[in-house]
This record gives sequence, structure tokens and C-alpha cells, in this order.
Amino acid sequence: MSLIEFIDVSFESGNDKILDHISFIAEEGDYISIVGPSGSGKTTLLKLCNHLISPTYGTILYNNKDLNEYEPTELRKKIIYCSQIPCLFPDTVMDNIKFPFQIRGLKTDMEKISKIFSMFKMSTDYLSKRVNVLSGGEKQRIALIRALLFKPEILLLDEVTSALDPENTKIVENIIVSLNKENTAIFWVTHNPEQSRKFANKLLYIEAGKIKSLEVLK
Ligand SMILES: Nc1ncnc2c1ncn2[C@@H]1O[C@H](COP(=O)(O)OP(=O)(O)OP(=O)(O)O)[C@@H](O)[C@H]1O
Repeated sequence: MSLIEFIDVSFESGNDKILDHISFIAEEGDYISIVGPSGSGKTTLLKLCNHLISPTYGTILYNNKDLNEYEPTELRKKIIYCSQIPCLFPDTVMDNIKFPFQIRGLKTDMEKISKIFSMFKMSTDYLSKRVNVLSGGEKQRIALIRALLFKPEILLLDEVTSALDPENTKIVENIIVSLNKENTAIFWVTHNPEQSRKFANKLLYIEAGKIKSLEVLK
């Protein structure tokens, strides 16, 4: 079943065509690797899916309904974007981790938090640390933990292992694969050729704002 559908979507800024009339369908349970040269429009595509930006032409459907018809805050509980440079509040790790509970009007669940930290093989001692003392790789993992506390329908990942060592990259990849098995659709922008083909069922190749191919891998 169609989960996200781009129908003739363009994104322009001034005279620049950043995405140029692209159309594709992502289905439930898809794991799509998005690849292409630097500046080809990959991040722009992810931001459109999350309604952080809007198409200047064309339509995006989510569950067969125009993305514009969803209330952005509600949409972003279901479609979560993790940027390459983690976007964390400049407070403690705990302040960041509490956020997904707060926006849902829920009490912070320490058991749930401990469980997810252990999945990432991270100590909960990080909770009291301030974000500004964390390394780039630690920030990437904290942002992922925050994104995964409540299972998204679609997870948009933008080079989220770029600052991680091979061991932590493997841990993150395994977590993402398990999540995909539980039916979360994954869109993963990566410059790592091995990572792009290992787990995905589709490979979307973008060049100069156009889709050059959508290869079915499995
Ligand atoms: N809002 C905007 N206004 C103007 N130009 C933009 C805007 N957003 C992106 N661009 C430009 O569009 C192009 C595509 O950007 P985008 O970040 O989507 O590329 P990318 O494929 O993700 O690149 P990378 O692999 O380097 O992260 C770039 O040249 C960028 O500078």
C-alpha cells in the first residue's frame, strides 16, 4: 500500500531548481536508501516528507491524503526526521529525552528510556550531561534515541552515522533493521555504498534534482 507518494514534485528557490518534477511511491514497510552526489537534493527530499518545507510545484500524499492537510506537529510524531547535524536543545540530555513524552502529554518513563539506552549500548549516565560537552557521534546517537522513543511510521535518516565508529554504526544499523521489521518505513540518505545496499529493499538515485533510478534490491 502507498505510504508516501510524490506526484510531479519540484522545489525551487529563486531560479534554482533543487528538485525537478520528481515522482515516486514509497510503500508500507519500505526501506529506501537515497543516494546521489553532494548537492543533488537528497536532504531536500527528506525535509519535504516531514513538511519542514513545502513543494513549490506538485503534490505529496501521505496515506493517500495531501501532506498539507495534516497538522505539522501531529505529522512529525509519525514522520520523524533525523538530520546529519543533530538538532538538540542546548540543555541536558535528559531535557532532550523528555521532549517526546512532553509533546504527547505523558509522564517520563524511565524504564522505557533505560531500555532504549541499553539498545544503543549507552549508559544512562549521559542523561545528566549537557549536550554541549558531547562528541559528534554521541550527539547523533542521542538524537536517534529521542527519535525512536515512540515508534515512528516513517523514519527519515540523513547521514546519521557519519560521525560514528564502525562498531556504533553496526549497532545503529541493527536497530534500524529491527524497526523496519516492525513496519516502520525507512528513508536513509547515505554516502556509504555498502550501507546503501546492505539492508534496503529499494535504492533511489538522485542527480541534479532528478530521480535517475529507483532500483528494487529485494
Ligand atoms: N532553501 C534553500 N534555498 C536555496 N538553496 C537551497 C535550499 N535548500 C537546499 N538548497 C540547495 O539545493 C541543493 C541541494 O541541497 P540538499 O541539501 O538537498 O543536497 P544533498 O543531496 O542532501 O547534499 P549532501 O549530500 O551534500 O548533503 C544544494 O545546492 C543546496 O545549497
